[in-house]
Amino acid sequence: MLLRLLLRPDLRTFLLGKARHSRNTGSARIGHLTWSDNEGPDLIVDDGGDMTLLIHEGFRAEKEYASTGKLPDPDSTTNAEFKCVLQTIRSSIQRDPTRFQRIANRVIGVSEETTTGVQRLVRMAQEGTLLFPAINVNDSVTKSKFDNIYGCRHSLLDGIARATDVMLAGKVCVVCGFGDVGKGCAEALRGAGARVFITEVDPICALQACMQGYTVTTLEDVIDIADLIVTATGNRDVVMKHHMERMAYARRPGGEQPPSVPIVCNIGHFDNEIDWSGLVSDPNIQRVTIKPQVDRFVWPHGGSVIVLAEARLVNLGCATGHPSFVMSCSFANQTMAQIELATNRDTGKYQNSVYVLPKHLDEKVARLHLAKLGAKLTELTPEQASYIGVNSEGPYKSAAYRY
Ligand SMILES: NC(=O)c1ccc[n+]([C@@H]2O[C@H](COP(=O)([O-])OP(=O)(O)OC[C@H]3O[C@@H](n4cnc5c(N)ncnc54)[C@H](O)[C@@H]3O)[C@@H](O)[C@H]2O)c1
Repeated sequence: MLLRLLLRPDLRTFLLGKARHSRNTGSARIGHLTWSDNEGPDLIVDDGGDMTLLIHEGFRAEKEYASTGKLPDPDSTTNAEFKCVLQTIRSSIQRDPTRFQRIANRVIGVSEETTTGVQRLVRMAQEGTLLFPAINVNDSVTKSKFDNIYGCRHSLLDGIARATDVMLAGKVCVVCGFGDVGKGCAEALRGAGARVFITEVDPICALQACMQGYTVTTLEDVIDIADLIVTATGNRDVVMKHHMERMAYARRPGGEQPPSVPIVCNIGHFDNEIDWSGLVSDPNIQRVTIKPQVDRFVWPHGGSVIVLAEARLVNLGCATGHPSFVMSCSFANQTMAQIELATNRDTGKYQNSVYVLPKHLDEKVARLHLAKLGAKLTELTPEQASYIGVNSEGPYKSAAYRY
């Protein structure tokens, strides 16, 4: 259905997938942002908010250029990705100083796939800088409680196995972040027989982890015995070079722990959860590429760590992402969001703000996927529906229900 929408001649839809291996997301994809007439899309299907960010930064930079003549300076940032974004915008302004403004004005709206992208959108809406309506697909129940949890529960182990084939049973595995993604990862690792530790900043998620039987502690407290660390926070600077050096030192030949090579990987959105740049820029640490997406960093003391997928998403870099069934739930939400935006382009229903899909559509996504699993739904009698105060056709829960 998404494909049918994408092929509608009266609508131009820009579709952004997760960047698997590219470290140059912005620049690698900007060429595809405009059509042959040099004009942009009507709709954006985004994942992580990269395209939305590029358009907003381009819009802002063009306005600044018009009033001050100042071009964006890629050297003003140390962030490799943002450098690319600024370079792309700089070149674009030199060729065509109103291109991003025309693109922004044309866009009807964006539907955003993931937690990190939604955080960016919400920030822009709060600051009043969001240039078009946005539908937060991530927070449909049939997205975040399925793709983030069950998708990662499946594809984390797939990525680790394809990259290393390491035996996880008995190993000390640390999951940083016990949100939806972390919950799926922790369950998968426990299912494989690992001893699972959790780090969290949020007391509710930390308590949930305790009640699930995990040990909740700090990275500092567990690092010396860790065999594997998975970051699932969507935050920056979670596993730093000094952490990895301690892991490597503890597991060095002749050290206090059994000698082995600990593994570090990220299943959040950006590579800055792990201090990849700190590792690759340190002349005292030798990088040995075992195979693409699998690098071993060796310290002078002989200890080492393996970092997967260059600190990018391990399930995409080292495997093929989630299975199609769970992605079908996510993309059904994306499709409905795109239809909502397209059919309301002139109704004024959506302002420059961030929306979630209504619950009946969320329930529809689930309903559409039940048959594939051979499930049979029980139907409410009118008396039962009235007794619990819902419509027998749904929605069955209030907006506040947490599933
Ligand atoms: N790889 C994939 O296939 C995939 C799929 C879905 C989401 N994601 C990404 O995974 C990340 C997490 O998504 P989510 O839906 O679980 O988000 P979430 O907000 O539900 O969970 C993140 C958790 O990390 C915790 N946290 C934040 N900073 C921390 C820190 N310094 N140390 C320990 N814990 C910390 C938060 O309290 C929160 O509970 C996001 O970047 C999201 O975009 C990846």
